[in-house]
Amino acid sequence: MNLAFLASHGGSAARHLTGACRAGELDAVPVALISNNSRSPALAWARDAGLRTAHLSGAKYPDPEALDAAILNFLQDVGADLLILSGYMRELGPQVLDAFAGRVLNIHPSLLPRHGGRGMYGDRVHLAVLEAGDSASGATVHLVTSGIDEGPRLAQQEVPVRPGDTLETLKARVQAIEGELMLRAVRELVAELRPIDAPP
Ligand SMILES: Nc1nc2c(c(=O)[nH]1)N[C@@H](CN(C=O)c1ccc(C(=O)N[C@@H](CCC(=O)O)C(=O)O)cc1)CN2
Ligand SMILES: NCC(=O)N[C@@H]1O[C@H](COP(=O)([O-])[O-])[C@@H](O)[C@H]1O
Repeated sequence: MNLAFLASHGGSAARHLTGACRAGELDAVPVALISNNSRSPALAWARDAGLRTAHLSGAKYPDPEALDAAILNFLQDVGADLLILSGYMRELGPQVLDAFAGRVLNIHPSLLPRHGGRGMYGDRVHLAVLEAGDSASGATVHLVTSGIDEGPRLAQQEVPVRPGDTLETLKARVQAIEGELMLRAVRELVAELRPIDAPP
């Protein structure tokens, strides 16, 4: 089962899953990482980790259909089976979603359906939680569909929001659980998909 990652910044979930694969804790192979941000630390990390990499962005492909096709072509070229959105801040298009239906996972730093949707990403999510006065937050792993953050939820974990929490303290508490939450969801999906893929 070949894993391909899409990341816009650090790619923390991609790093966690790659470490798990190489430690024999996840029966999958990390093969590639795509970023829309040529200066993303995730892209530099992936190159050093020996993954195939590609910088595919709206700057290179102003036509969303062409960008969608370029992402799909690269994913098919590297033999991807499962896509992991690891802090990917752009909308995935219909060509990729159709070709990888049921095989694209995203992690979002809130208890979806709260604080999700267009405009809700990164620090904005944690600020919305604090502004709403929520007593709990957390992270959610969901299958990716055309609607932003609307896909079926596969895993979710809660963390407390403590009195005096700041953006940084809440973000750190949520990010501390994201890697293992994504690992758990990927492990379950790989096991589910495995029988179908078993060689004849
Ligand atoms: N088709 C889908 N594509 C993506 C989904 C999805 O559920 N379906 N999830 C997002 C990840 N995400 C939340 O988890 C998310 C990412 C980005 C945005 C957003 O509003 N982005 C801004 C641009 C921000 C930037 O470029 O820095 C925008 O599109 O205007 C909301 C939610 C990944 N793709
Ligand atoms: N809506 C998507 C979203 O907000 N994703 C969030 O962006 C951060 C990326 O961190 P990273 O760049 O260090 O991996 C992560 O906390 C992830 O949950």
